[in-house]
Amino acid sequence: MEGDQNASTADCAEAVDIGGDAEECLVKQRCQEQREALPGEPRCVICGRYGEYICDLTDDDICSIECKTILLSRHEKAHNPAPKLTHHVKIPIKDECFYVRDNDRGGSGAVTSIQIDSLRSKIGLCVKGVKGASIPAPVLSFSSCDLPEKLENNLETAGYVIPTPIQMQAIPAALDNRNLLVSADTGSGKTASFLVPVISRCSGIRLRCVTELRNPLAMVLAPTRELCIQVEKEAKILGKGLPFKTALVVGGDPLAGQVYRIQNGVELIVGTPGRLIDLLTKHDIELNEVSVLVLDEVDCIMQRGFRDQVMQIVQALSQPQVLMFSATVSREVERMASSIAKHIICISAGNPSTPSSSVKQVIIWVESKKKKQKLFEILMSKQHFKPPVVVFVGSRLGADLLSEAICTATGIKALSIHGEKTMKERRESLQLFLTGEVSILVSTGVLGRGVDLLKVHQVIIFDMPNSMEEYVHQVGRASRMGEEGTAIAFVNEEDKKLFRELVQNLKSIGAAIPRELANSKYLGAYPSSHQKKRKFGS
Ligand SMILES: Nc1ncnc2c1ncn2[C@@H]1O[C@H](COP(=O)(O)OP(=O)(O)OP(=O)(O)O)[C@@H](O)[C@H]1O
Repeated sequence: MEGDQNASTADCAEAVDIGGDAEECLVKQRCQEQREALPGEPRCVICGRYGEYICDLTDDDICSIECKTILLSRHEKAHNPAPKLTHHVKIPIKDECFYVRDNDRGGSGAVTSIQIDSLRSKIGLCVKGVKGASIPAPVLSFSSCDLPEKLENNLETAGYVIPTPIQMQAIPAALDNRNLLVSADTGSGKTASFLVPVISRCSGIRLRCVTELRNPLAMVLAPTRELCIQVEKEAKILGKGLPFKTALVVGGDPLAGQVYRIQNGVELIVGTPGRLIDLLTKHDIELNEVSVLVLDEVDCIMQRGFRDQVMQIVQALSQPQVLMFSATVSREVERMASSIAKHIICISAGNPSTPSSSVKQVIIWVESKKKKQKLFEILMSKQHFKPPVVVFVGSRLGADLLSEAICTATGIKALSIHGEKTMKERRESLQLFLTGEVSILVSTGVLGRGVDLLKVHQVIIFDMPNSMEEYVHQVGRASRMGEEGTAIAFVNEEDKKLFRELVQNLKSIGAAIPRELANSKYLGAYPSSHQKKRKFGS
């Protein structure tokens, strides 16, 4: 038995190791650390970056340990399809971690906690839990999670071949019924990190116990209608063929239809906090069976304006499992999270709270009066305009006026989207943009967070948002799953509050800093947001 365990742990270590210990400290761990390939240079077969290394097993060019892990996992799947797991293997080691290997055949897949830690650090994961309590180990494949077969098939059909790093850790931890606070880069697959366990749990309950009365079992709260629509759509795709129905509860759509749908039996409600409160106060919806609550974009949803509504909803539930996600999680958010749920496991992957390293940030110093002209110049330039483009502005009126001005001045089709438009208009604008009929969408913050605009590789931040957190999310719209994108941001003295953090971020990635920004007298004047959030008395 001991021997078997050693053999399997060695296999596991091999799956994420490039060429031995001495070399390992020099090799790039994450694919985002690798530079782009120059013309004629080898390219990584997984991500297309510079293929600095060769995978010893497959002879393919790869850029980093992260991509080698993915390559080996695919290779193993292709050459040695794994039988479906029927149970997890618990290892009698002191911190009670357990690890499920992709090709576990029932009993020999044990690895030590040191190896689990090493695996975590190799895929860029950081976990923190209550001292002494175990944290489920990451998995390298969806098939290791003991998911319903239909869910696994749906994941495959959706093109989810292997889990992203955050999914590797968050899914098994959520399936283990733990409260989570998860932070991971924009576009890194956080949505499936909560939908997979939610669908697995809900359909499992329904399959075990068939009832006529189907009260909601799970709830996802998100700050914008667009994000709720997207999450519900993805939930439907991943839950297809399972006893898993969803209801969308957002403003702008008739309340009666939403109530009717819930009363007819659903497993998941996805909604914005305000509309949900509206619905719950006017109608008798049974929430006793809700056992999972997801707070997507938790930092935003816990801000003033939303916080009281969220707390009201939390109090209406009977101590559900709470799963909280965002690309930007500060200490303050950690504190607020612990007021909602106990024994939270904090998981982070990549470099959350910083703009996606896949997006090239171009900061242009432009006085407010000249911003429009500058924008038109970019849009008229074949070299610089890369449609479809989202232009972020600070006000609803600004969005309407700017979209009209773009059409008039450049002849390029542009529409606006913001919270004052009807739901029908918002849906239509987004649809026209996503189908390519309109190349430019001028948006307020409604599209700033969470929205998965797959074809968008360029955003223009016409008005800088109020915080670096929102900036991180807006930049993130230009890249999904590590694809390259560009974010052009117009900056001037009106944005002085952000100067310090912006410059820190630009320096850390070696990006160009406009002279006016680098020499600004305001650079030291405003503390960065985490400095502002120091404890009293410190
Ligand atoms: N395992 C996977 N394999 C392939 N594609 C995936 C996988 N997981 C997620 N995706 C796709 O990656 C894209 C980004 O995922 P998602 O929208 O969940 O990112 P996110 O982390 O929530 O980003 P944001 O912070 O911007 O909201 C989506 O198009 C999604 O379908």
